[in-house]
Amino acid sequence: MSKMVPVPGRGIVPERDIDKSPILECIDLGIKFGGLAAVDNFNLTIGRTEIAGLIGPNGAGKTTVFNLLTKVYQPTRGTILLDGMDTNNMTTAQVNRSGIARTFQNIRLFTALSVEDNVKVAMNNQMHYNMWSGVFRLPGYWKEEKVAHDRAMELLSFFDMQDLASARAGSLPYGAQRRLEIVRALATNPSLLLLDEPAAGMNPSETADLMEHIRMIRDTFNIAIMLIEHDMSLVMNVCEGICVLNFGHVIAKGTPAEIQANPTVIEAYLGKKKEA
Ligand SMILES: Nc1ncnc2c1ncn2[C@@H]1O[C@H](COP(=O)(O)OP(=O)(O)OP(=O)(O)O)[C@@H](O)[C@H]1O
Repeated sequence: MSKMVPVPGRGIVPERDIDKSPILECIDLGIKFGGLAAVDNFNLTIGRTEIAGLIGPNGAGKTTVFNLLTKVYQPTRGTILLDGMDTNNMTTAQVNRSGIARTFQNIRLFTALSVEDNVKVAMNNQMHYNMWSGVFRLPGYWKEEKVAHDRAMELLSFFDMQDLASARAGSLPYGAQRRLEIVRALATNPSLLLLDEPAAGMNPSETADLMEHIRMIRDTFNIAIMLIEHDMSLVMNVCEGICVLNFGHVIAKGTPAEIQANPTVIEAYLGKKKEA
């Protein structure tokens, strides 16, 4: 794990990313639902190949941050810079094409489609054949199909899932469906991968395997990963920088060791001790 180093005015990033511009900068980001500030004054910088964690008690605003980054919600205030580019007027699809992919807390696969087709659907934004090539199955179509098939198999093999390519996605065991969601997100060629509770519902050996894969994804694809997770062993083991939210506010940022020793974080999770 690379040492985290401070960047003036930007927080901390891994030392190996110090000379590269950050992949993500959130500046004074906020959103209100009615009177409730679900996220307020959110500032965060993520290094180009950082594995970052976003944690906090239930209802703290973590998924709302992901929804802001992916433009499911438009922020009430603040700025999101993706690779230095302001995403202010972008749609979810545009943000995805610009480099952000995500998985969801509740799995959202096309359960009736095959495993391979789930991955290929995600590659759609990279297909170039025109409608007529598709309708009449012209050579251009078959060429792109072959490229898509090869790429899908390559991505599936990353999780050792190539033999499941023709299985119906809905028939896979739960852990495999979660892995397929990650493969599908990778198929869009992201530079920032957002994982919302990737270990939810996994058994300990699946979680350990996932930890390895999260590091492998970063090393193989050279991308940044930001994850929301309640499993603290996963967070503390794989994340380099951690941001803690409580009631929509950032209450701490730091390395796993700093976060674990931070009294404000401990209080947010365990509740304030009553005075004797
Ligand atoms: N579309 C919405 N309309 C109104 N309130 C919302 C909406 N989305 C989220 N909220 C509220 O914003 C707050 C933050 O919710 P969010 O789902 O982001 O929390 P979370 O940290 O992801 O929680 P959990 O760990 O339980 O998933 C909550 O009070 C929630 O009720």
